[in-house]
Amino acid sequence: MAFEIKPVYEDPTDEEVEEIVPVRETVPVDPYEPTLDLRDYKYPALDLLENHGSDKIVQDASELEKNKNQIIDTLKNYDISIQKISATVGPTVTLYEIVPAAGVRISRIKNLEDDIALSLSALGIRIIAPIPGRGTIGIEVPNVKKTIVSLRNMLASDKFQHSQMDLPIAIGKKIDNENFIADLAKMPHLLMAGATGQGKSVGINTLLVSLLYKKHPSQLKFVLVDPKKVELSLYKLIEKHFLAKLPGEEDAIITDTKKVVHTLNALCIEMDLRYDLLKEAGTRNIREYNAKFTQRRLNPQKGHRYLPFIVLVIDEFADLIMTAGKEVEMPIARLAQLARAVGIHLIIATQRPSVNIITGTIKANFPARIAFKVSSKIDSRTILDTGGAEQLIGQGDMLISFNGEVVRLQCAFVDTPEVESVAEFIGEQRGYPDAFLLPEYIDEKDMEGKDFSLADRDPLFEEAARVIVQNQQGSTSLLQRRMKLGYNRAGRLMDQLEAAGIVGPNMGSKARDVIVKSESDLEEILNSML
Ligand SMILES: Nc1ncnc2c1ncn2[C@@H]1O[C@H](COP(=O)(O)OP(=O)(O)OP(=O)(O)O)[C@@H](O)[C@H]1O
Repeated sequence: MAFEIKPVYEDPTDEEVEEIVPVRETVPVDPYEPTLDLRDYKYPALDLLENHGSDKIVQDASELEKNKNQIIDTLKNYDISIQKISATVGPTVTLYEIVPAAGVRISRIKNLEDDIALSLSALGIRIIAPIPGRGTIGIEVPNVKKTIVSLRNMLASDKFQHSQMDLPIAIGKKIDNENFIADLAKMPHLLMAGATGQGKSVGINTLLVSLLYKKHPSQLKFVLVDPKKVELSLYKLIEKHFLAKLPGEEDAIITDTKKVVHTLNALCIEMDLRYDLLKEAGTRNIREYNAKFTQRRLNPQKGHRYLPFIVLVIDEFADLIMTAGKEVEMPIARLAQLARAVGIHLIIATQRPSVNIITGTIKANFPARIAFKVSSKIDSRTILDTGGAEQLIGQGDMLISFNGEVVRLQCAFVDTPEVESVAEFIGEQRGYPDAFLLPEYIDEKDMEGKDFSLADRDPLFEEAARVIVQNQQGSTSLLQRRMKLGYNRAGRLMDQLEAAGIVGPNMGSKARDVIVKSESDLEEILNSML
């Protein structure tokens, strides 16, 4: 019997190589830094923004005294005596907080709310009975002299500057002058409504500019929908830094309804792709995923990539839903329900907050809502589930319903020329070669009847065939991942591959058999199809 003599050293077997790889991975490597894509990028400086006078609140002692007395007298007429009344002067309104005398029940005041409001109507007030968590009554009275809350000052605040939030938005100031800064990523989507001219467009700019001050172009992309074709056009300047668009599109800012439907579906595809990536990486959300990616624990060769946040902004939702109905409602609802974990967030605004626009489906999926002044109590209820927004005084005075609380805020103000300077400052810097490209979406209707005719094959047919044969794996999700396709298109490609005899029939949850075994066989088949 011949003995095999092993050499002292031999090349490692494949299994051994597998084992060696983790050892190599422990050698320290620099973490991946997404901002190095545009390493010279400079964040906009605060001096691009205006101070708009001062953020100092104007207090008029005689006005305070007069209002206090009028409130006390009015309540006396309803036999309500007061133990204490104090005033907090906010930028737009002053809150008079009343502690009723012992024995006066809040419910009584609540019942008289409308009458009291009517008696004080000259003051244009809003009554809060009781102030949540305090057991006191609040009466808000507009200030004769209002103070503008400049976005610049809010962005300069420590709270914003040192914020660790993923997507910090400086929305405005509360009555006690505290800055209200929230994390859009936690909201996780925002619905905004208000009659025309009450501050919605300024509000949208406030949110967008806040994010531009905090985020690097590699970390955030906006999808902007502006059917009115005016409000968001300024942001065109930052297309190659911060905007996302459909492949092959000229304009990054979407104004056409059909394109909106495509874009929403493309975002759904991006969401599904991101879910696949998260699953493969064994992570639960974008934060964990990006952390793992930056630690270089995810292989870009396998389709892994750093995921920027995507914020979809729709300025004027009404016309869209009226013309496209379910075609826009459904993808929006789907995104609102699912997209949070993968870093896609929505901001939707409308001038017409009626129930046929803000449908039950939309509302149920947007827990955070902002109302600027609206024209009726019904509109206020449609947005906030409570009245009050009809009593606001305009010019950025707003109510935000968030985390189960309704808070009155004065929206931070940023004027169009300021937005322009910020956009110019960013736009003049080196950007990416193109906008961030969303996955391609092909309308099923456009493809109808073409499915099985080889002459009308999908343009990606050959590429899909090669992916399947190279991997010897007849799986639709492989096509989705490798080719950045949506489920529907990948499924249709798979049917076409079946019709061409490249893969076997659908086997439910199992991958299809791959009939063509080698790339050379495949090339022959493809050539014969020409
Ligand atoms: N936060 C704010 N602080 C001070 N003034 C404001 C604020 N927001 C809006 N205004 C004033 O109100 C005007 C109208 O605001 P804006 O253009 O945002 O309204 P809008 O609701 O978007 O109107 P439309 O729906 O017609 O576009 C602004 O030009 C500005 O003078």
